[in-house]
Amino acid sequence: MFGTLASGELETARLRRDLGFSCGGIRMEGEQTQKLVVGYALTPKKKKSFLQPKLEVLARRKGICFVPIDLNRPLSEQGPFDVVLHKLLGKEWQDVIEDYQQKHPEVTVLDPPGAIQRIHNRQSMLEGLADLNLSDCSGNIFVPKQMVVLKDSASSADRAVEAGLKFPLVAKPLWIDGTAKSHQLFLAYDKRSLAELDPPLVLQEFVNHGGVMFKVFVVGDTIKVVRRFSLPNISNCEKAKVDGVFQFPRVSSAAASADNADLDPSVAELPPKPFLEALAKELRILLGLRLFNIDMIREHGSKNVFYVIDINYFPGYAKMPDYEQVFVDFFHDMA
Ligand SMILES: Nc1ncnc2c1ncn2[C@@H]1O[C@H](COP(=O)(O)OP(=O)(O)OP(=O)(O)O)[C@@H](O)[C@H]1O
Ligand SMILES: O=P(O)(O)O[C@H]1[C@H](O)[C@H](O)[C@H](OP(=O)(O)O)[C@@H](OP(=O)(O)O)[C@@H]1O
Ligand SMILES: [Mg+2]
Ligand SMILES: [Mg+2]
Repeated sequence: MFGTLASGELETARLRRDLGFSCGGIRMEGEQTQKLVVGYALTPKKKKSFLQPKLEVLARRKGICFVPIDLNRPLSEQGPFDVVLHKLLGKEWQDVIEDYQQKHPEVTVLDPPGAIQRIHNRQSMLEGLADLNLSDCSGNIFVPKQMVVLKDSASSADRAVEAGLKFPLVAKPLWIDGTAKSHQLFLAYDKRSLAELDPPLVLQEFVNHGGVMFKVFVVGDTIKVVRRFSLPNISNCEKAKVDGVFQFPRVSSAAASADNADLDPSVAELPPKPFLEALAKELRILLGLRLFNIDMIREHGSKNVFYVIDINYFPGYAKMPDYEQVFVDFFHDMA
């Protein structure tokens, strides 16, 4: 199927390849025989941010090809694929990928739709984390106390107090659906202000953490940590004085990198690597996912008390150092 081309035909082959005749077409000099075909179903924005040229070129050298899935054709009529990489929303796609998974057990679906669904709900996302067996590690992992409000925010105020939640609380949409709305977060300083919020919500205790958070990117067995700016501590004085509910922006987005900031070491010190590796391993098993990141904060004033506040499926990996090589190695190990 493949031929090693004389230099004269190289331009033609390169054009064929650039026009998408790759993956089963001509092998370019320096490229290995095709080893793995990765079909992908991503939004245009995600495809642009994740499937950058450097990743495709490095992958192709290892015989790994990325092939776009045509959403207007039956998935089973496409391929054959070794891996299907996907991040699309909506019940229709979920049905397609679940049906495909049943009919093609030989194909690695990254990641199983049921596992993704679990972390698209901010309650089930964090269930089981506090029970993880990390005893022999140099850190302790917790989840902030939280409560789900499905309807009638007004009565939730009494329930929150009865549940022992301490204000201020971070109010987060219960469902994550990829829209900006699922990232609209609020700080509620007093119980009366909860009536202004729109359920379904999760109310999560705010944990002081010095204004820096850690994003732990997980790609299979590989982890990489970055620091991001976060919400500042809330003093007792502020708690006593401030009332109401306040929406806040996406304070820890990629633009909020704190990796090169001059920070208090007790706040900025990364969680111990063995601890993170053990946590990532336990979470891979608990969640059944291979592509996710973990948002962690260190309890202010502690050395190794950490809280997991959020877990994201197939996050913005292009912000992870050396992501191209990490993914080439990840896929190469599957071949
Ligand atoms: N319980 C908490 N205590 C202190 N700060 C918090 C807490 N929950 C969230 N935050 C702050 O709000 C930010 C966003 O929270 P979270 O990550 O849960 O929202 P998100 O919409 O899922 O964000 P993304 O998916 O973009 O990471 C966190 O990075 C942190 O700065
Ligand atoms: O800074 P990160 O990589 O965490 O930003 C992610 C974010 O955590 C969520 O995973 C977003 O996905 P949704 O939760 O589905 O909105 C990612 O958006 P995406 O368009 O890249 O999938 C952010 O990159
Ligand atoms: Mg987050
Ligand atoms: Mg999130």
